[in-house]
Amino acid sequence: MALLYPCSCSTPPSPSPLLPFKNLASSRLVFTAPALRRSFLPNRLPPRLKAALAVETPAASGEGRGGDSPKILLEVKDLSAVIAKDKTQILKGVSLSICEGEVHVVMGKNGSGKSTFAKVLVGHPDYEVTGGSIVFKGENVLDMEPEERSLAGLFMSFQSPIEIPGVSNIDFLQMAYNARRRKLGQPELSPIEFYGYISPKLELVNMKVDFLNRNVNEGFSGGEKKRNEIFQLAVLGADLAILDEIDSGLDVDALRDVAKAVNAILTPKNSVLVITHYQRLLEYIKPTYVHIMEEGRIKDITQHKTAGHSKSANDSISNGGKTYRAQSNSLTIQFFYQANLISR
Ligand SMILES: Nc1ncnc2c1ncn2[C@@H]1O[C@H](COP(=O)(O)OP(=O)(O)OP(=O)(O)O)[C@@H](O)[C@H]1O
Repeated sequence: MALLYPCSCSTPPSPSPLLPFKNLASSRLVFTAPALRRSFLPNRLPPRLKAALAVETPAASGEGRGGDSPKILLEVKDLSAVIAKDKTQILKGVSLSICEGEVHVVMGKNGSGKSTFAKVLVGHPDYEVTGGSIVFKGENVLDMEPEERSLAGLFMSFQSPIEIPGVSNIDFLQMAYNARRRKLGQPELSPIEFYGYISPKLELVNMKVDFLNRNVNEGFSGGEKKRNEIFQLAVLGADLAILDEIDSGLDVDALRDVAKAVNAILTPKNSVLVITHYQRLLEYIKPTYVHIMEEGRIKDITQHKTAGHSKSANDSISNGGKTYRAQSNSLTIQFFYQANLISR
């Protein structure tokens, strides 16, 4: 039996204006095999992670970045999806709710369906949805083309960002940013105005100015590509940023820079869905929820205590004959539970 707690946000979603743009569909992305070397979540968490998880986050203390009653941003119910070309089923009923101001982390073994889930959310053409629903800011995402999803405020950074030969970073971003402004009925920024807008954002990810004139991701190191993804996010903005293994292949400094930039981008109104194998990222980006994906389903969900909702710090968690009593921080205890789940 899986424990599934409802999202803490219950305010009905409201339609909001079209927002950022990242052209996902037109690029017909090709995805390379995931990185080979992965570390799984061990049964026993290291003390540093325990300490990190034990720290009360704003959500845990009832002071979420979105306030006490954050609005629901994304609601996925019983989502099933197959690979378009051979109809192999990958997602087998995924349910997940994300509210404004929350940081959700999805972990799980290689091949469990994490990236597929992320790609289905943004409408990747390799997959067909065969059941369930995805509602983003009150709108049925399944009715939208990938570009429309992007304009609606969904952003995805890819495990293996694509190279775009012949197109400089700054031109690419200016095009994307101005497309968004056109959609919003706002005047486009001139090259000089745009340069003024993005320059400070370079500092966020510790990138040098010459990155702007290099072709998108061409010849970038793995770490530079990941920084560039976050830079795009910072420039284009998003209501929900889906970061697929943004931490893989990063050295300690790059990981810290990327995590710092993600934290800087977070506001009470936007959210992040992080897919990761690495505990070390959670030392920098504090999750509101940690989910475990297993065989195309989210098996369980950890949850902080939030004001007026959810399990209190002293509630017990019971499953399969195991009961854990949360004495100080429910997330920590439930995270242990998840770690056990993963090892089975
Ligand atoms: N386009 C595709 N064509 C063929 N198989 C696919 C495709 N997309 C996903 N799969 C298969 O679906 C399963 C789930 O893949 P997915 O990339 O979603 O897993 P994951 O949990 O993200 O794994 P990892 O942690 O290794 O990145 C894998 O067995 C994978 O080979």
